[in-house]
Amino acid sequence: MTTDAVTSPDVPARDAPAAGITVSGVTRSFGAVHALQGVDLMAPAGAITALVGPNGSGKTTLMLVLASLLRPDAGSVTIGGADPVVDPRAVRRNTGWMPDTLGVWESLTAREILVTMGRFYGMDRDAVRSRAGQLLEWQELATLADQPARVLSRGQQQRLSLARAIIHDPAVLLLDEPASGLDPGSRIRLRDDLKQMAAAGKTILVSSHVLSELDEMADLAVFIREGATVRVEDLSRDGTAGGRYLITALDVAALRTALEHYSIAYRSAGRRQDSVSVEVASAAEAADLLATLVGAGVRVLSFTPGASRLETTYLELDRMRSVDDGGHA
Ligand SMILES: Nc1ncnc2c1ncn2[C@@H]1O[C@H](COP(=O)(O)OP(=O)(O)OP(=O)(O)O)[C@@H](O)[C@H]1O
Repeated sequence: MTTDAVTSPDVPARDAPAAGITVSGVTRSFGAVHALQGVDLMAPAGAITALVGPNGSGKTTLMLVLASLLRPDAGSVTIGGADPVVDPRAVRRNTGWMPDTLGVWESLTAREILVTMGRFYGMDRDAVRSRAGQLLEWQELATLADQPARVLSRGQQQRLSLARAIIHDPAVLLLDEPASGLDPGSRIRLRDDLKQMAAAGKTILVSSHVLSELDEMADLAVFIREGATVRVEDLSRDGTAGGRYLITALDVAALRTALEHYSIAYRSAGRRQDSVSVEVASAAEAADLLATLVGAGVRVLSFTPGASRLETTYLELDRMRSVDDGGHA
């Protein structure tokens, strides 16, 4: 994809918005269900921010508030400088929203969906047709452009949904589980596309349960639980990278002997006969252990974190929750 495909000059001019998303103390209840209970978030422009949390933690509710489709009960939100409650039109002009399903649009053709959406945003007929054509090419949907969207596969619908979200070249993108239904090749492409859009200055907030995937693209992660922010992690900084590492050696017996010699606890690595896993407290400790093993003559083939950084944090938060729940029991 070229950057032109995502930042087209064929869209109406707009005032340059103050960049990014800020959310402060937002609450939203549905009757007795308190979906958001004081969530805070800052997603800067030019970066991908991951929104991470267990099922029912409030991710979609927050996205709907940001997209100006749901009114918060309290708290403040700005998107590209505009408040979705006070000025929903400005927010919609600056924001692309990709829900987790294409929804009621499925009886229109792929091209009609893009053109209709562009017209909603005030793009003129020629500009929107040309932009729709570019985006359909970009998403490899050109041959299906005049088919009803319902005949598209789930993955193709997801690709169309992304094209629809950016038809008006928004500064902010809200993506709810964008990779769901995509094949591995399309997932890699989506990741590269989002990185390219962030590099072009877009603000991207993406929710997903596939943490390894988020880990590869996100600059920042916001963890929410029970409708509140519980951790913000800057993934672009070197982390402590503690946790479990998988060590693979040419001679695993020699590896085990060396670990025992240095009194380092290890576990066998599931079905892998050539590997063991160890727990370390930091990246420095991991590096020292690798040097020690190599120095002791162990022929190490690989030495890799057993879980992505997001997975490690997620599991840590989960453990803390279990302890809290136990404490309150
Ligand atoms: N329209 C609604 N009416 C009643 N309850 C709702 C409504 N929308 C969401 N909820 C509730 O609010 C809570 C948060 O839901 P939400 O969909 O935001 O979670 P989520 O983090 O996106 O979950 P998932 O990861 O499963 O998609 C849940 O308990 C859900 O049942």
